[in-house]
Amino acid sequence: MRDPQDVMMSVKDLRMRYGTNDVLHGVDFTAHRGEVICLLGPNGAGKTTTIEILEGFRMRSEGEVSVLGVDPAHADENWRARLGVVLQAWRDHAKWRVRELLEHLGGYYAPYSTDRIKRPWDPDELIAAVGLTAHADKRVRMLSGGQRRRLDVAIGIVGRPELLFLDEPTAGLDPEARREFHELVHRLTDDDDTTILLTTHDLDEAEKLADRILILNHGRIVADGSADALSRQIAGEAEVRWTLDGQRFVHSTTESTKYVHELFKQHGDAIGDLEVRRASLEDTYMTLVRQAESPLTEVGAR
Ligand SMILES: Nc1ncnc2c1ncn2[C@@H]1O[C@H](COP(=O)(O)OP(=O)(O)OP(=O)(O)O)[C@@H](O)[C@H]1O
Repeated sequence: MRDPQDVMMSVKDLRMRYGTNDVLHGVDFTAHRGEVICLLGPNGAGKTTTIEILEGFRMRSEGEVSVLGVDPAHADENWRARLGVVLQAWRDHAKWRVRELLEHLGGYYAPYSTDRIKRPWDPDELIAAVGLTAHADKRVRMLSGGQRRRLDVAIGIVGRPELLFLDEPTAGLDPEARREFHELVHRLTDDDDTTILLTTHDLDEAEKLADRILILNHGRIVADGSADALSRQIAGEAEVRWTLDGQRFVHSTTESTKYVHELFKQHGDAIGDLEVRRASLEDTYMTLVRQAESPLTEVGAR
């Protein structure tokens, strides 16, 4: 079961500078076991840089980072075996066949199997989980872009990671593959309590998957909360729409439940087509990113 005390990752005042270019300006966040966190932000905001530092692929300039209780800058193989990584684009392993490759890579994880976590994932089960059964004997270079992306995900989870990093995992996937991927994410968190940090530009996906959303803009976290909490923070008002005697009505209110209750008390069954609309994550995202663009406002910025 998820234990909110179980901190899987903690980042304090993380800063990154490339040459003279500061790209992370003091990023703070914590992730707990079994949480799915979506890292959103415009191109160049610093998402990949942040993830690469957490994965131990990039040295930070300043700040404290702990991933599975270890500083990634000084981590060992045992630590790495507990992580799963899906980068933006793998272009290797072209000559391997899908099942062979997963069997081969899975072999590296076998020594890290524990009583609680049996490593690696059975290749055929894994291939089925990512929807590649029909392509299991194909060479990697023969896969389509979307099939290759599914394989990337399989490679990322073959060692049954406790913590999984996914950088734009659904880029290039068709709607069906995308939905299957979402089911896989739910399966990983429900069955294995996997903690997941993923980046995406698909706000609908973030809303579906994330327990928590972090919005990074110009190297700063400008929002941290559930999709619901963020939309409440930004747009306190909801829009109530209904029809009465063939006429359409719209009313904006901060107390939609109370308002709807009053409507029914007054008009009962005569109310039709009732709809309550909160700000979408897209509205929230655009508002937060634009607010952070303006030097005069600091809403949500830390
Ligand atoms: N190796 C590097 N050397 C110098 N600058 C870099 C390097 N990698 C990234 N940057 C710069 O750091 C900033 C953040 O880049 P990063 O790739 O982390 O953004 P991102 O949020 O992942 O963007 P995207 O959504 O486009 O993938 C950008 O201004 C980028 O040009």
